Amino acid sequence: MPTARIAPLMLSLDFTNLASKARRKLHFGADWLHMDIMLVYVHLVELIFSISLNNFLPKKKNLLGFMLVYLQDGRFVANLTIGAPVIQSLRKHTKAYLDCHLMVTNPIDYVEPFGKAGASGFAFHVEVSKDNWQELVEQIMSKGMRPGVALRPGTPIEDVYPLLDGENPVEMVLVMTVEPGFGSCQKQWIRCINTVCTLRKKYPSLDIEVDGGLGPSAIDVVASAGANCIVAGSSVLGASEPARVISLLRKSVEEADKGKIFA
Ligand SMILES: O=C(CO)[C@H](O)[C@H](O)COP(=O)(O)O
Repeated sequence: MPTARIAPLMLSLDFTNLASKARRKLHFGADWLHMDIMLVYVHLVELIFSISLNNFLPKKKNLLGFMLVYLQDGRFVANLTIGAPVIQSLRKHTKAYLDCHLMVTNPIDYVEPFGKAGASGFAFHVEVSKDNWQELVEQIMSKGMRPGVALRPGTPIEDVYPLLDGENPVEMVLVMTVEPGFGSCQKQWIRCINTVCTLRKKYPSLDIEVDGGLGPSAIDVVASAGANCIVAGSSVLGASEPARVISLLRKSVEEADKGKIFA
């Protein structure tokens, strides 16, 4: 099995101090930093208000600068998002692997900005890329990023096979145990574990990442099924000893690999 990669979630961290939070996660033993990219809608009224406010302020005294507040309409997700500018500024502070998961309907639009910003991995959703995944993978690779494909809990595993068996295969499959944008709702847990297990048997050297509800109590099942990349949200963010949790997650993946139990 490929190397264990523990990837704490960066979404819920304090955005005003992301670089130092990232450094802390790496200090605690994180291998990757998992960046969730979600589509948001700007409320038009908010946009107009912000522009007007900016115009009203006298030019020389405009020390407040321009602050645009993004709101979401709940049509896609109900959480905060990270965009290319955040990746770019984080990249200035760290050489760490920035593991980007694009929960958007048009991932191709994000390839160039994310490549320029310094993203390391670019995982797009198979559900929205059935018609153009080949072009997408080529573009991701041409921008120096590692292509990955993500699937929602209910998506049939067969949907990702073409992306793994083709000429330019993706290098990682991200199995979501929760619906993108939401947490702690593992209605299809068993199905997801079976997906990981089937993938590991078929692709022994593939990076298989699992995202959603992973902490000390759930890791053994996922690791035994064959996952080697672990996204850890609340289990690390809420831990009093994050380093201990990260080390425990890694140990479970490494032990499972020694036992090679893909149950
Ligand atoms: O945003 C997400 C899914 O879209 C998170 O990656 C997911 O909820 C993980 O969090 P946790 O480990 O706390 O379940």
